[in-house]
Amino acid sequence: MAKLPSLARSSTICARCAFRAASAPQRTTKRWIGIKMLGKMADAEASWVDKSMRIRAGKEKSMLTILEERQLVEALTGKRDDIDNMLTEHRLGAYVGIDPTAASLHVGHMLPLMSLFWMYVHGYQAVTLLGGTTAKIGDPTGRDAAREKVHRTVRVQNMANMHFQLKALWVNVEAYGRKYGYTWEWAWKRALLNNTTWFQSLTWEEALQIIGHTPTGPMLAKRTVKNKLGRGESGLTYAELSYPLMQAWDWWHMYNTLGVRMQIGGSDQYGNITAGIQAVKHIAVHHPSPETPKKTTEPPFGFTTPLLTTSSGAKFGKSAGNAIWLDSNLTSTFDLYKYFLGTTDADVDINQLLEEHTKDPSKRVAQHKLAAEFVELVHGAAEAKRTVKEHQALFQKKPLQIEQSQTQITDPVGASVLQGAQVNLNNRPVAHLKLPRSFIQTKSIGKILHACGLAVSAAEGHRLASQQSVYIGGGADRQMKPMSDGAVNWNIIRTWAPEETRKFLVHDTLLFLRRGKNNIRFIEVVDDDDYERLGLRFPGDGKGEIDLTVKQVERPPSAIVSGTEPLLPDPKIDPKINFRPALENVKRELMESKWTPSGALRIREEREDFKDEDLDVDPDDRIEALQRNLELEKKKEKLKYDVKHAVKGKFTGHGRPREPAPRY
Ligand SMILES: N[C@@H](Cc1ccc(O)cc1)C(=O)O
Repeated sequence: MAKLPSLARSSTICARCAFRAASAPQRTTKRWIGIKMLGKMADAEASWVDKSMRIRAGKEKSMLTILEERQLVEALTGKRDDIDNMLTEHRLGAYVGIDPTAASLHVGHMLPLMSLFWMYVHGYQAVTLLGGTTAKIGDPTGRDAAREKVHRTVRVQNMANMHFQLKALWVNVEAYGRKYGYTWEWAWKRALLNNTTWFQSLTWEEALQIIGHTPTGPMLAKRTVKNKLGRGESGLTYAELSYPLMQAWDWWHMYNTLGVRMQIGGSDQYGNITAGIQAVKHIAVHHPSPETPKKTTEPPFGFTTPLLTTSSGAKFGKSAGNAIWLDSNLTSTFDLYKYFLGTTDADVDINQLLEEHTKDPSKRVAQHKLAAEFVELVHGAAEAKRTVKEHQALFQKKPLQIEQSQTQITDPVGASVLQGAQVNLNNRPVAHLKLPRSFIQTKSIGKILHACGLAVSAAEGHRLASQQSVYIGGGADRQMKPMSDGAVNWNIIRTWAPEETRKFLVHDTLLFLRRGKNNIRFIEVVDDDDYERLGLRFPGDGKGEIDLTVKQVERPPSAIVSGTEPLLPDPKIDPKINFRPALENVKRELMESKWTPSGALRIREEREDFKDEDLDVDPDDRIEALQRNLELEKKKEKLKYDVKHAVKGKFTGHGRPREPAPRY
């Protein structure tokens, strides 16, 4: 029976967490599988067999048919019927990878993501993968010009932005699914991973050993590669040539540890996906991993989704310069709604809805529905309701009656949050703001928390720090150093001196702070003169009351638009930029870089990815659950022992076994 997950904190480890935890290879971490778990696994297996029988009997649509009906499938990597069968027979894992090369996802990303979401609500295991490492190289597919170098501070922000966007999407997908009767079942699993977790400890030697033997023929045959080869200086770089292999490594890693057999990508990803299939098959045969128990030996496969175009057929997207962003600071929810209203009738494919729609096409019922649903998925139900009303007020002359929802947070520093509203991934206040350098460098952490709107006063800020309930973006392993541009990491803030806060500045200009799960701030540190010149204010600046309804920063800094900053600031161009710390940062990073000859994948770091705040369980609950598993395991062992001895009649007259009983 399908059961809704309880919203209250459950004391059992949830399936999603188990999925995440299981993604760490099991070399150092032994996971206990209790009887209860085995029972659940058997139930899940049985319900899948049931489902596949219903599909075969024509009582239910197959997954591939559902995706095809929604026009999400463009090119399959194999024969349609084979893929249809594999999807019907197995509750397999699928993934969509996204490189955080811009500050926000755009509607183009939604096609592969929607395919994945549909699979998830039909019981498959779904992974969204953020390419923290692959983004540093940049996928050359379809690009004639080399990618511009992106400044590290931009990269780290892009990654953090997308991380939270994907988190929000997942939360909304669950709510949306529930609305339509897809009730969560134990075997549905989802994860948000970052490929930095496995790339950061991978040595070149190991990579070449494992993946370097993959034949290069198909990769060299790719159109972009052919176009660029032999173009001398402006030709293909070695890193670009290796990109498909990096993508393939991701797949191999997840195939091996999670049973991810399927990859879904945008229309330009066909070459990378087929290169991945070839590599995974090759590695599986020639270099089976002895350390990690293989999750699957079945062949990998995938498909691409169609290219999203404007109604006139022009390409949509970042490179085309007309992207529709999912970040409401870049494309307002109203514009997002309007974009979907523009869909042609032919593009709307929901049968029942179309019936209603055709009664009076001028009302564009189907389009309104599509637009509202899309906004709901991206920004949550409350925001969708508000946008629909806004639209009605403007175009249907209905009076605007927006109930100011309890949780709607509109001010830039989140003051309403402080007045008791619960911040969630959909309503969190604008995360980007600026603060003056001298303030960050010399003031206490309590004051900084107040200044960025995470605390009502400096005193509250101090209290939060002393309770250790606020976080700062920092190094992995709780190191007091800036957050890397590869993965989102948080350290606990303590009541420390201002010098300590400074240690977390990315490139001396960027600070990440977080209160609760989702209330985050990306603080750009600007020179005092510039701050003055921009006429900016912040709470606690000693200049009196501030009008909090004036947004401080409208959009994430330069991230999307330019991306042309050099890797190091040029002191000649901007003498104000403090060059030394930047250089020192780079030097330190090089010295501390993780290229250790460690050999195999480093497990501990991978487990870091599943941080407590990402899990839906309290750490204490987790420990409790693990202990319970341990108990169950012990009971199971005892049971086995008793059964064995009972069957073999090895009990002596006094009911005492001859062999010493194991100690429990
Ligand atoms: N190359 C993909 C992103 C990606 C990255 C890593 C992967 O494993 C998969 C996909 C793109 O540019 O769209």
